[in-house]
Amino acid sequence: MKISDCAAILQTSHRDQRVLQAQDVELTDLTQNTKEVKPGCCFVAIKGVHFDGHEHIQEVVDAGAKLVIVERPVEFNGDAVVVTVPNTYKALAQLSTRFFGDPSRQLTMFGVTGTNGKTTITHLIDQIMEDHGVQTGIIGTMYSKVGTKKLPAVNTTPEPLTAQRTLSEMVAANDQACAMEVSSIALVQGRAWGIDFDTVVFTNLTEDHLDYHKTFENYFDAKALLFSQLGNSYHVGEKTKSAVINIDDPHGKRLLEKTAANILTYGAKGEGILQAKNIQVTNKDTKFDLQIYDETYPVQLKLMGNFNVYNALAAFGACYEQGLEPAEIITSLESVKGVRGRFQVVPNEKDVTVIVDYAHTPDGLENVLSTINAFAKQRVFCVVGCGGDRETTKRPIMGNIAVQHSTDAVLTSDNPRTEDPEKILDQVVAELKPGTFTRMTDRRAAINFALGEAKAGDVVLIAGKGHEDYQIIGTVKHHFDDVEVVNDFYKQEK
Ligand SMILES: CC(=O)N[C@H]1[C@@H](OP(=O)(O)OP(=O)(O)OC[C@H]2O[C@@H](n3ccc(=O)[nH]c3=O)[C@H](O)[C@@H]2O)O[C@H](CO)[C@@H](O)[C@@H]1O[C@H](C)C(=O)N[C@@H](C)C(=O)N[C@H](CCC(=O)O)C(=O)O
Ligand SMILES: Nc1ncnc2c1ncn2[C@@H]1O[C@H](COP(=O)(O)OP(=O)(O)OP(=O)(O)O)[C@@H](O)[C@H]1O
Ligand SMILES: N[C@H](CCC[C@H](N)C(=O)O)C(=O)O
Ligand SMILES: [Mg+2]
Repeated sequence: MKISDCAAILQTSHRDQRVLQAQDVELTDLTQNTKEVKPGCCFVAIKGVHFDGHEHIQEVVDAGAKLVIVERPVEFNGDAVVVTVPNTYKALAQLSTRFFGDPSRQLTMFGVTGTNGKTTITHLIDQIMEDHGVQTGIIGTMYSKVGTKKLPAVNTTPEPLTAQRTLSEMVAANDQACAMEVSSIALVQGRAWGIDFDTVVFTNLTEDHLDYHKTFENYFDAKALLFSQLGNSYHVGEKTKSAVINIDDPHGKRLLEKTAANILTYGAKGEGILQAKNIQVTNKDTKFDLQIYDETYPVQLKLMGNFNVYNALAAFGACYEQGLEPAEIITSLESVKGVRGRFQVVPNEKDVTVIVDYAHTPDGLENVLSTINAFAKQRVFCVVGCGGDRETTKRPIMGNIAVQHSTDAVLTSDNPRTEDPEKILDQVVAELKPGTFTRMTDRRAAINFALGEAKAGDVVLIAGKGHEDYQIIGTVKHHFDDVEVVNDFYKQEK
């Protein structure tokens, strides 16, 4: 890609004399990170919360950047070409998309949004597509899967450059499809700009991230962007676009009018083109009848919980929209054993049902506990906390849910980050009566306490951190893995 190509993409060539007069060199790379500038590259200045690329232009020009994209005037000495745009984040998305050869257009792109279920659904889609012979990549909370390699993830949805680079690596690794989690924060920031989704999925909308979005309406508007930005499917020769929407969620209903694409609605309350009926949740499996238009199929999932019926419907709907046969999709769904850190049962010799789960929102926690209560015959321990530097309103709500839906709530720390763990816990227990819960700030001690108290036949839910293998205290990431802590406890007991 040359300087003139970039200018054309950003539509500045016809008015920017500096671009017209510059030597039109081939750019070696594209980056928004001052630490990754290579001689001959294009640098895009992004203003973040902690760092502003505009304040480091001299540094990047000295390091050899030949084209610099900014959104406000900058001064420096050197011969780099400067292009000013209204929004450098958008420019980054536009340039990355072209720089990496528009990879999303070469993949069947699934985008999944909603408060809960995204990671689960992307993994279900991956399994179904792979079983169908379609090699599929994943972008999401736990990692990016490219070919057979798993790469670490910083965000659930990466910024545009990483997203496009990862998608291009998928194309190079012969992936034919990609299942991508698209968070609300990413949608607001424009991290998904430049990605041409084919089928998008809405799971649900409940309380989370209100620290970021401020109001629930803003949070809904953010999720709605995935649907309103989905291209329509009216053009000859183009793939059909579709939206798979949970109609049981009132916000799903509101989304119906936000998209120009085809819609497949799903639900378990009597509405939807795709429906689950006669749901039976046990402590081993989940059975239901899946109805699509006027055909009905029996389904037996190894995944537990009513909420996983919704996740299965969402994944079914997405793959159905891509032309897969119902019976084939169901065979794959039935084979899925589970997703790491999502209702993950940790085996032990004490006959205690220990479950590690990523429920970190009020709705997630309530769903997991009601699934447990449907089969639990004795005490249910719930070890849970709330993350620091994240929304505070959910804290007392989660404290209440833990106490109301378990027999023994053990309230502890999640990732305190830069907040004081005691202050977070003060908020979690703010509305609780003394004596109705145990408070133990140290997460390992809290887990050990619950496991020590639990007798054969009891259930211990350890919620909030799921697959995470770290605990962030201050700005330091310490190794911490709920499953490992459980295994350590039982090893020491022997
Ligand atoms: C609030 C927020 O969205 N923050 C994101 C933002 O960070 P930031 O604004 O602090 O960035 P910054 O450090 O100021 O850097 C700004 C720019 O300068 C560049 N830079 C930075 C340092 C340097 O030395 N040189 C340099 O050039 C950076 O590459 C960046 O382009 O940009 C970063 C890079 O893209 C993100 O990793 C970061 O996510 C942080 C880690 C985060 O915690 N985000 C959460 C709120 C989030 O996005 N969560 C959602 C939802 C999760 C879910 O529900 O699953 C997600 O999608 O992950
Ligand atoms: N459809 C659902 N409805 C409500 N709760 C769910 C649903 N699916 C999963 N959960 C609960 O939410 C937790 C997180 O699930 P999952 O990781 O699939 O969601 P996510 O949307 O990817 O979350 P994140 O926003 O953190 O990436 C699970 O461990 C489970 O407790
Ligand atoms: N994607 C979510 C995950 C929260 C997980 C929980 N363990 C926490 O740290 O609060 C976030 O970053 O807000
Ligand atoms: Mg996720």
